[in-house]
Amino acid sequence: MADYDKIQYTQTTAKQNSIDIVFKNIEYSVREKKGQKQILKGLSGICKSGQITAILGSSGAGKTSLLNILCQRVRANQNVSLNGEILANNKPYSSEEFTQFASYVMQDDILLETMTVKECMQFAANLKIKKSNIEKSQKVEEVLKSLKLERCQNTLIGGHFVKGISGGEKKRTSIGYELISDPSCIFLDEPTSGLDSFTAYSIIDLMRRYAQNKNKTVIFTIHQPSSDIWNMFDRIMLMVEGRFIYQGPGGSDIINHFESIGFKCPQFSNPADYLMSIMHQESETNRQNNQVYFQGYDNQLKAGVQCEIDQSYSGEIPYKQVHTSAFYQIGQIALRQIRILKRSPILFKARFIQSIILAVFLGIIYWQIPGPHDNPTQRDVNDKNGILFFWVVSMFMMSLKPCILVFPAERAVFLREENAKLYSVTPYFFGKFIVDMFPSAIFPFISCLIIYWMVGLNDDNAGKVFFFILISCFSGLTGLSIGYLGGSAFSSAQTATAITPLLLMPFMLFGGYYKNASDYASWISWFQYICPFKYQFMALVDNEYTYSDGGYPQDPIKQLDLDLNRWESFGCIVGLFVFYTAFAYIFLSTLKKRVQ
Ligand SMILES: Nc1ncnc2c1ncn2[C@@H]1O[C@H](COP(=O)(O)OP(=O)(O)OP(=O)(O)O)[C@@H](O)[C@H]1O
Repeated sequence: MADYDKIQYTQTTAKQNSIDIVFKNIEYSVREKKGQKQILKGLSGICKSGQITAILGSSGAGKTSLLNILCQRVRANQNVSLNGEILANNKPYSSEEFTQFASYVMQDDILLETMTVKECMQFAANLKIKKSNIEKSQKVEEVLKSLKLERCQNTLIGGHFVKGISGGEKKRTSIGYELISDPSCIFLDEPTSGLDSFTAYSIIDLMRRYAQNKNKTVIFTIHQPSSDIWNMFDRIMLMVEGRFIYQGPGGSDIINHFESIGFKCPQFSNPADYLMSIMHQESETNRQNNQVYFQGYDNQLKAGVQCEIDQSYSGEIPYKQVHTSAFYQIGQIALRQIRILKRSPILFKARFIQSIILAVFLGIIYWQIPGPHDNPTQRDVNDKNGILFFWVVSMFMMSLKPCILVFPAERAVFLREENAKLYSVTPYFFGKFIVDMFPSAIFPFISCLIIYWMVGLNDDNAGKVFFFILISCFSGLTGLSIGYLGGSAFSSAQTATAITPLLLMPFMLFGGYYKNASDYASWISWFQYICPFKYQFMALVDNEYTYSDGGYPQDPIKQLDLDLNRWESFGCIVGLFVFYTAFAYIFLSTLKKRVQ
């Protein structure tokens, strides 16, 4: 079953599994500052099973908008107005139902850069196919073979931080990821963008064979197809300014239609190039001709399209419901996250080296600060306060930073996979968060072992050392929670990356080191209670300055105006960690809605 050419289907079986996508009078507009902007203006059409339908048009004509609407990715709200009917085999479908018979390949290849091609496919197979492990692996092999990805199956996807496969291979991996579940319908947004002509041809050829030999419905938008690709289209939809100017078969039909309204394609020209040249809206002449195109469509083609819509297939939709358990999903996500951690230089190797360098560096700077038995001066106390505060901030930042760098890219993958119903938010959050907790706690632990005796911190008993490590680990964990929170609170990944580190400033100001806790103005003093540094610092100060045989003559705890003992502070630290983690979860749950 590796090559789609070899698959023979009887007409009856083919009909039973087929899906015709029909849309009627689609009106789509968005509210802008200057008023309502109408993007799609009463579109009706049909995409038939066993065919590939290409949607072409001038830039900004509304091709992607139409595709998104057909994929149930657009919702009407106060800023978006969407009217019309979208039907699969003459039945309306929800976004949940869409994922049970169709797949969507986005224009950008949203894949995890630290996974190999095969691992990506295997992950999709594990969560999308309800079969034995052997059958899932066979399906993966089959898709790899059909997409000619065998040679690079064990290569990392790659990206900003890791070298990986080529653009064409990435695109084929994205397609394979969706083909794994053998969807009855596949939608692709500009699958050939940025690819060389041969790769572009091979992708459309693959889609053509998938449609014809398996009786699937393939719909995609495309820019500037070569003549070889153009000749493969079964059905073409041409759009200008949110309206169709052509809908029907390719080949001579489309040439004849345009010739009949006065636009003859020159001999030996690629029809796609010619049509693009008369459609693009940069030229005044083209804009003046729009009315001719629209009338030509309304007078000559609209009735025929309506007839096709009326005759569309209305059999049962071949739904594929794959509901894996939440525990299985957590397991799969956790396993994937472990791989990501191991392979990502930013998340593991760099952090390990950073933890050691930071601890050694601070250890040298604050080398052996005199303790209570060495007649410490006020300067020594100040130095010790400084390192304790700097320490909690560093542990927090060491955890927050990689999260901010990596999470924006990962959240795009999350949005895509959650949209495709591979898993739901809760398993994703817990599967990933639990694994991420390990480095956030382990690296502070390693740093503590180095710095503790270099600085000469309180080693009155083992409990003191243990407590210092505990607080350092929680500082790292809180950094992780706030990294997740920032990554999911903002609808734009760029904003999340830019704004989250800015939280550091108020946290530092209210951390109890730069200003006494009781000196804040009453209108803002509440902020200190949600500031993790305050409790972490307080816990370390109490831990450091209390000795079994007395303590510092200066009584630094009183000087710093800190009023909780170390275990009370620890309770608040745990409370704040849970608080920020819960918020991160809530924001992640609503991210999809907000991004849309
Ligand atoms: N959510 C939105 N808010 C405001 N304008 C939008 C929104 N979605 C789409 N548009 C506008 O609608 C028009 C159609 O956009 P769309 O992305 O569908 O076009 P397209 O045909 O796919 O263009 P291209 O080929 O350049 O990708 C564009 O002018 C775009 O700016």
